[in-house]
Amino acid sequence: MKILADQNMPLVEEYFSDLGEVKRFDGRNLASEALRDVDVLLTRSVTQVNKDLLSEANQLKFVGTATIGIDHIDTELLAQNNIAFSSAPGCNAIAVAEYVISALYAYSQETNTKLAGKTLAIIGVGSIGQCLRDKLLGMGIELLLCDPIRYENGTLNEHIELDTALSKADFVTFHVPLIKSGEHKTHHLLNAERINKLKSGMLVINASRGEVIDNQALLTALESGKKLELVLDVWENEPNILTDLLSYVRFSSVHIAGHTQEGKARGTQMLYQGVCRLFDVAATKTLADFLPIPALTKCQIEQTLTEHDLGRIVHLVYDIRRDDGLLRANLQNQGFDSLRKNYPPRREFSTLSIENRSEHGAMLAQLGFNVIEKNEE
Ligand SMILES: NC(=O)C1=CN([C@@H]2O[C@H](COP(=O)(O)OP(=O)(O)OC[C@H]3O[C@@H](n4cnc5c(N)ncnc54)[C@H](O)[C@@H]3O)[C@@H](O)[C@H]2O)C=CC1
Ligand SMILES: O=C(O)C(=O)[C@H](O)COP(=O)(O)O
Repeated sequence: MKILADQNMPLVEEYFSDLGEVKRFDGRNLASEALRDVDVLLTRSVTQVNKDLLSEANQLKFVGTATIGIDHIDTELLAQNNIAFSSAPGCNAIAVAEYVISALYAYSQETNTKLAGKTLAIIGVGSIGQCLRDKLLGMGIELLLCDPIRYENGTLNEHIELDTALSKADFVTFHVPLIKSGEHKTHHLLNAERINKLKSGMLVINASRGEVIDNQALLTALESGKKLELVLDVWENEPNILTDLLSYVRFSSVHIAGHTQEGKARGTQMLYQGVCRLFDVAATKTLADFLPIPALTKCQIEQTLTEHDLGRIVHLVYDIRRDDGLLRANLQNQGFDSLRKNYPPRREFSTLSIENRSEHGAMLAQLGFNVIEKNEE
């Protein structure tokens, strides 16, 4: 079996080399000829899988993307050609939720803003939005959930309409898929009109797709004096982003909100399971076989924590300011894609075991840390 995999997908050889011959490709530069005689194509988000790319594919049986978003894949075309398709739903939901939490605490520290008592609107309550909501329950932040689709199909029992959410919230975070047309279109969901109506100083986070916010309209509003706090992981027209926006952004990053080692590895593993299912082979390899031991594994809490202390614990595992600094120092020399390719290791909160003697055990566990209660000893 011939397997063609994106060069930025980790652990492909470890998972797939027993199944066939693995070759790598540069995700933004895959030529249609490279698909001749290929059985399995494994992509990340930067490869457009469309009619042109598949024009030379003579024996393709499986296409997989190790991502949550599938806006780069023509799934109808795959179905018409009887090519099996898998994405990796939820693979990096924890990573994105933790990116947002790291951003909230860093913002709180830099602006001396207390998070408790503030209102956060979560736009799109799927794997990521739900994970974020679950982690933040109990933090004293009021959460407004906006997801008309889940509300209408009865899988979410609360929903607030977008414009009402934007008018009520202090912070807003977007977790919608990129939908280019139709009733629930998300392309430029935050458009010029909505940007102009946002409260002055509102914190706006986008870790979904760049096109969900009209970047040019955002820049125009900021240049005309609109005051906003911005956290942008995703940008329109990546990798050629609107760099003039950077000076107005508090925390910026190169589309890495989902790039924990666990998140990326889960994506590869989910495709491995999909290929094994299609070819009727037992899937014997698991994530635990491959994830390295994290650099930091344990901390100890003795007494009542302040919000500031909680932020410090979050930032022990992941501080968004590292990624903001990397982008600002290196974007011009290295470029967006090279920064993504060389992204330094990042782990999830669950890799930190907390020996806890405080009353905050439940909250720390809710955030995702591995809490070991020591009160009883
Ligand atoms: N920055 C990054 O590294 C990453 C970005 N993403 C992006 O985040 C998106 C969301 O991921 P998941 O939560 O896993 O997807 P999901 O499909 O589980 O959830 C998306 C939710 O958005 C809702 N939605 C759709 N249109 C909406 C609208 N107009 N208004 C409000 N809600 C709407 C859907 O009903 C659904 O519940 C992905 O499609 C992907 O584009 C995903 C992973 C990593
Ligand atoms: O899962 C998604 O959707 C994402 O956006 C990824 O986390 C980032 O995608 P890559 O560009 O690394 O494939």
